[in-house]
Amino acid sequence: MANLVSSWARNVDTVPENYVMPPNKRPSELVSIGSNIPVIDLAKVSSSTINHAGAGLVQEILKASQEFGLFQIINHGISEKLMDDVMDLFNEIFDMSVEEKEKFCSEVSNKSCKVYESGKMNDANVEEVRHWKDLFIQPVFPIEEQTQHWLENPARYRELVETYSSEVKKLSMRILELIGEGLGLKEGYFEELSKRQALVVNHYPPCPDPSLAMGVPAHCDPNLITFLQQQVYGLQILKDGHWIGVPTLPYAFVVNIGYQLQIISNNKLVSSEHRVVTNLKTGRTSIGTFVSPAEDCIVEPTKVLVNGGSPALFRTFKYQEFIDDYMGEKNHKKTLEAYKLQP
Ligand SMILES: O=C(O)CCC(=O)C(=O)O
Ligand SMILES: [Fe+2]
Repeated sequence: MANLVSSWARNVDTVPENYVMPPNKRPSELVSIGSNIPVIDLAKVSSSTINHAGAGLVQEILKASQEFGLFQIINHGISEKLMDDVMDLFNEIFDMSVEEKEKFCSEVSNKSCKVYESGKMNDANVEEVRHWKDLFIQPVFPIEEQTQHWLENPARYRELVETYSSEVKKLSMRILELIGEGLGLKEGYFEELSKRQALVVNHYPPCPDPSLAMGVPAHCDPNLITFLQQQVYGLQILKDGHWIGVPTLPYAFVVNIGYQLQIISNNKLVSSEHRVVTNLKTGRTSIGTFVSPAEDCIVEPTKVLVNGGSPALFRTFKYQEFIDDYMGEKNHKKTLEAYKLQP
């Protein structure tokens, strides 16, 4: 049985020792909310005119992906009701009583989805210091291979998750298409590189001392691109050596450039280094959609951006190899470094 933080957090008034981060990893500095984090308004382009998107929009996305590795998108076409319903669904799951949650976890453990206690992704990656969060992970694409493993309860679960995941998939393809256009890649370039999608729901219960614990320590996402739905503050990114808070814009998606996009773009785009702090009074649930290549997909800097004056900066590899290295290495930057070619 997972020792879920949400099952005991409300019964403690101090942070248990194994959740106290070492001083250099605590969120000690004063962090202000970034007013300069790019917000991309997708109303500027309709899906039917995607190939004729205003050059301005493509440039905006490209600039945000180069300078921040993170941006927010608004007017993206996914309904507010659907976003609310999915958020309510997962909050309901994390709000269950300890007994109900225990039952839920044992049911889930027979399926391809998983509930994890904080900082314990798999046996190879047990952190000495735990993170102040619970995780629910469920692969969603290819959908026909996955739905049989999905939860049957609550009754609305399957329909909601399927609709939400399909909508976010369409949205991710729109954004990847715009990024591809900005990089000078042919239409549909990212199709083969985005065959997998997983739903990762993070729940951060209120924490008695947010200055000591971390929801998620600093990291870059290992996948291609991530779409994140959030309602409550907690996400921060490292920009020019300083942490800045990502504002919570109602019904926006936060888009994170993952390591695979950094590699494919031959360092033209950067992956954002981000972390999540906890809140004293308010719990936070974030719903992440992680888009990735299939396990056996070959990844390398795109030939379009590699030439005599601009040599490949990373070696060619199979995605599974990268993920295995990332999961086994606590310092994620070292994972990326190991794939760099010597100049
Ligand atoms: O909860 C969040 O806002 C972000 C979580 C995150 O960075 C991750 O799951 O990789
Ligand atoms: Fe992340």
